Amino acid sequence: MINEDRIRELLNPVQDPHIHKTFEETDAIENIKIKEDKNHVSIKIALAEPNSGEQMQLQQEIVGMLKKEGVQTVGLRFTQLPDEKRDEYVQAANQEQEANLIGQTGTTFISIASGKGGVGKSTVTVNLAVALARLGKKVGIVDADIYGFSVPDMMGIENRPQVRGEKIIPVERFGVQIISMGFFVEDNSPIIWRGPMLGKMLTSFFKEVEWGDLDYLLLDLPPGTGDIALDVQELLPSHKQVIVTTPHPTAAFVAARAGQMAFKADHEIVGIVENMAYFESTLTGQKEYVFGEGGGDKLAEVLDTDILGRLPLQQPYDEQDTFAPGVYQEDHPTGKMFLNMANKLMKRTK
Ligand SMILES: Nc1ncnc2c1ncn2[C@@H]1O[C@H](COP(=O)(O)OP(=O)(O)OP(=O)(O)O)[C@@H](O)[C@H]1O
Repeated sequence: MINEDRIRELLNPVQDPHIHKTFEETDAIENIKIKEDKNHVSIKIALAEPNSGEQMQLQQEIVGMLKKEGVQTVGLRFTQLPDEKRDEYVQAANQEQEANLIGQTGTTFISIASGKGGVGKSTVTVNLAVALARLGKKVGIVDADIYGFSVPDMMGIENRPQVRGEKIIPVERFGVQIISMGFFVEDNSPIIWRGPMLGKMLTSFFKEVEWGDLDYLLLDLPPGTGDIALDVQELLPSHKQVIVTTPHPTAAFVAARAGQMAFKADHEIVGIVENMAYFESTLTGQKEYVFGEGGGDKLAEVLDTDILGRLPLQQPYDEQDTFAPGVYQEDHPTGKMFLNMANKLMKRTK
């Protein structure tokens, strides 16, 4: 009859499917009972994600292994690894997955999301990226707003990425590496791709691009909670998220839906940017709250985070800033606000 040592020897190299660690590494085998008279073995195993589809497969695999050893019946019970240990392993596995995606470790991924379109998500992505670069960070942008790509125009990019061997070289502007769907369509023609093709496109934006060594990779997501947001969730399970809203309570309510997605998943909301928060008179300096007040605060409360910054309603550029229509100069008051936000972001993503 099989003994406990033999069972451990057999099961120790088996991998927990969610964290790619062996049972030996996670100390997963909590209990083994052998009933010699009935040729029965029962085992209690702790997994990172019990009750998953992968568990069923694992179950069959283990029963098969034990039956090969002559055991007649097998009872398996699964529990969850202790929270702290589980979180540590899941985080390590997520980071490994993310590092594999762009072929390097140590990059912080930050997605910029909004509930609805036109609230300034791309403006925020571009200017946060430029601000991080101005603060000495190595930064990239994936313009994942696949239907409404606007990053190249905002940054005044006219050239296209080069291809070196099997890899695409991103376009560099203001010290930021940029990849956008806009680079791969002719004459701004509308995108008709759907579903899985778009998912592949997004994966290519990570895998097939020579990103070099990045501290931050910012993703400009499409507005709302569609397929791309889910794909990003799957590809970058532990990324951070910034949510952009206008101060109107309804806009904030819609943005909350985008934020709720983060709650269900593992990623963390690192702050809210309230855009078009007020209009400041150049004559009197008085602030008018044209789109209402309180939306950002309410959203921050619902999502248990806080305000990263509030941006005024203004043309995103002035007469002197025409070098790139959406990028603020470093000494522009709003340019300084972005530096301030980038600093906060760096602290929050350490
Ligand atoms: N604070 C602001 N004041 C005035 N106009 C702004 C402000 N922020 C952004 N805009 C303008 O609003 C429009 C939408 O901005 P942007 O493209 O950044 O938003 P978005 O949320 O990314 O939009 P989309 O849903 O199309 O991706 C642009 O024309 C932009 O110049």
